[in-house]
Amino acid sequence: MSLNRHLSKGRTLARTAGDHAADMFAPITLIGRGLRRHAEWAKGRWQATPKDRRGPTLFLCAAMVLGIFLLPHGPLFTLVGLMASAAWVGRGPKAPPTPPEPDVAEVKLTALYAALTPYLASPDDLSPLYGNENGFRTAFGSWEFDGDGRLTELELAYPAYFTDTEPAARARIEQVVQGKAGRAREYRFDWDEESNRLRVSALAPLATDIAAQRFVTAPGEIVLGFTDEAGSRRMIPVTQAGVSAQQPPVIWRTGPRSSEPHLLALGATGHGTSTLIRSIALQALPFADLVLIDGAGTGEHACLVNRPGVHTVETSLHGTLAALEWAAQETARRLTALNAARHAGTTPPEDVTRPLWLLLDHPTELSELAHAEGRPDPQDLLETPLRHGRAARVTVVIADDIEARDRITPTLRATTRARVVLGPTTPEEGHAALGAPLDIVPAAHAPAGRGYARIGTAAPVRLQVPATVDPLDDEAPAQLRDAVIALLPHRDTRTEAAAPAAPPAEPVRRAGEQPVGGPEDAAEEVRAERPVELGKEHTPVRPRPVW
Ligand SMILES: Nc1ncnc2c1ncn2[C@@H]1O[C@H](COP(=O)(O)OP(=O)(O)OP(=O)(O)O)[C@@H](O)[C@H]1O
Repeated sequence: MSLNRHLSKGRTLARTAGDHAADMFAPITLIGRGLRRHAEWAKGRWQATPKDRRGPTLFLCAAMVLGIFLLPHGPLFTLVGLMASAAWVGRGPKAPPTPPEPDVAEVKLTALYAALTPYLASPDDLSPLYGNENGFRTAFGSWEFDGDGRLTELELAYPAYFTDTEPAARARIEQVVQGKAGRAREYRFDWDEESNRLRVSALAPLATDIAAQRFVTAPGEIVLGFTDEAGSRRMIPVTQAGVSAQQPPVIWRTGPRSSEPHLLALGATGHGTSTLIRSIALQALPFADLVLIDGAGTGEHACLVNRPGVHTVETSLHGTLAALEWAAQETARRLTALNAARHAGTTPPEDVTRPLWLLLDHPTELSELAHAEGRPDPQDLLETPLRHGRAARVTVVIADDIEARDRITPTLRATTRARVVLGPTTPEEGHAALGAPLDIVPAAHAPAGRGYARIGTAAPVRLQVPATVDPLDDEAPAQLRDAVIALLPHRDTRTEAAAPAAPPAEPVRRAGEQPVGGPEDAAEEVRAERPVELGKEHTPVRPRPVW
C-alpha cells in the first residue's frame, strides 16, 4: 500500500472519529453553553442590583438553597431542572460576534480625505492622489491622534499642480483641515513647497493663568506675554496659579541697540490691547518715565495717574497735543545733548539717557477729533520720537483697534517694527497687522489677551498677554487687581529715583495753554509727593489737569 493511500485512510478515520465525538459530546456542549448563559444572566442581574439590595438578595438565595436541600429529593430535582433549563437555553446558535468598534482614526481620516478631494483633485490627473479607490492612505503619510481621538499631527501630500503659493488656495485647505479636525484648537500649517507636502500640527493652548508680576529680564527687555516652547529661545521663572513654573516668554528688547524700538499693537475690540499697554507700562516704570495717552478716554489707565515716573495720563485732545509736542521737543533736546556730549567726549547727563516711553492707547480716536476740530493730528506729532527715538532713548507704543488700521499714518506703520495682534482676525488682517503671513490658523474662540507677536523680521509667534487687569475695575478678580496694585510704584518703593524734570527747551505754547515743565509741572511735583494709595473701596486718584 502506498504512503498516499495510508495518509488518506488516516485522514478519513480521523474525520469519522471527530464526527462521532462531536455527536457524542453534543448534549454536553449544549448544556455547557446553557449553563454559561445562565451564569452570564446571573452576573448581569447581580451587577444591576443596587448595592443596598444585594444583602437581602443573597440572603433569599441562601434560604432557597437551604430549602431545596431540606426537601426530599430536592437537590436531585433541582439538578435535573437546571440541566433541562440549560439544555433549553443552550440550544440556540452561538451568539454572533459583536462587530468591532469602528476605528476613529479611519473614520476621521476618510472624512478629511473626502473633504479635501474637491480642492486637490483634477479630472485630467491620470493617477490622482485624491479621489482614487485606495482612499486616504495614498495621500496621507503619517498621522497621530490623542487619547480623546482628536487629530494632533498629520502629514499629507498634495499634487504638484496645486497652487500652494497662493494664500487664498492655502487658506481653503487650512479651513477644511481645521473644520474636520476641530475648530476649538489652533493649528500650525507647515507648507513644504519643494516636496508638495503639508504638515499639520494641533497646538496646545497657552497658559492663561499668568498674572502681572516682576519678570526676570534684563534692563530694557519687556515681556509682551508668553508663547509655546517653539516660539521662544528661553524660559523664565514665573508664578503661575500660585506656584512657581518655567514659561517661554515673548521678549521685546528696547533701547538704543534695539532694531525694533517702537511697537504697534492692534486688536479686536475687548481683546486686551489696553491690558497690554498696562502690562508694558508696569514693566517700564522701574527704569523709565512715561507719558500715557488714553485716546478712548475710558479711564482704564487711571491707576497710573500721579505715580512716580508717570509724567501724565492724558485723555483729552488738548492735553494730548501738549504732551506730544513736549515729547517731540524733548526728543530733539535729548539728541542735541547727546551729540554735544559725544563731541565733548563726556558722559551724557542722566536726564537725557533715562528712557522715556510714550504709550498711546487708541490714538486714532483723537486723530478723528483733531481732524473735526481742524487741529494737528496727534499721530503727526509722533514723527520725531518715532524717527529719532532710538538714539534719544524714547520708545513709542501704540495700541489701537484693528478696524482703525487704515487710520494709522504710514510713518507710524513704517517705524513700528515690533508688532502684536490680539483677538480673532482674518488671515488678511493678521498679515496686514504683523507684516507677514501667519502659518497658524486661530481657534474659533480665543481668550482675552490671546494673539500673535512679530518682532522685526522674525516669524510670528503665538502670544498670551499676562492678565494685567485695571485695578479700578470692580468686576475684575480681586487677586488679579492685587497683583497689579503690588506693581504700582510709590515714591518710596520705586527702584530708581525719578530723574530730575527735564529742563523744558522753550516749549511751544498755544493760546491758553500752560508750558510743559512750567508752573503746572511744579504744582505736579508737589502733588506727586503725596503718596497715592490705591484702595479698592476708595479711589483718591484725581486725573491730572490738562497741560
Ligand atoms: N491677558 C488678559 N488676561 C486676562 N484678562 C484679560 C486680558 N486682556 C484683557 N483681559 C480682560 O478683557 C477685558 C477687555 O480688556 P481690554 O480693556 O484690555 O481690551 P481692549 O482691547 O483694550 O478693549 P477696547 O478696545 O474696548 O478698549 C477686560 O475685562 C480685561 O480685564
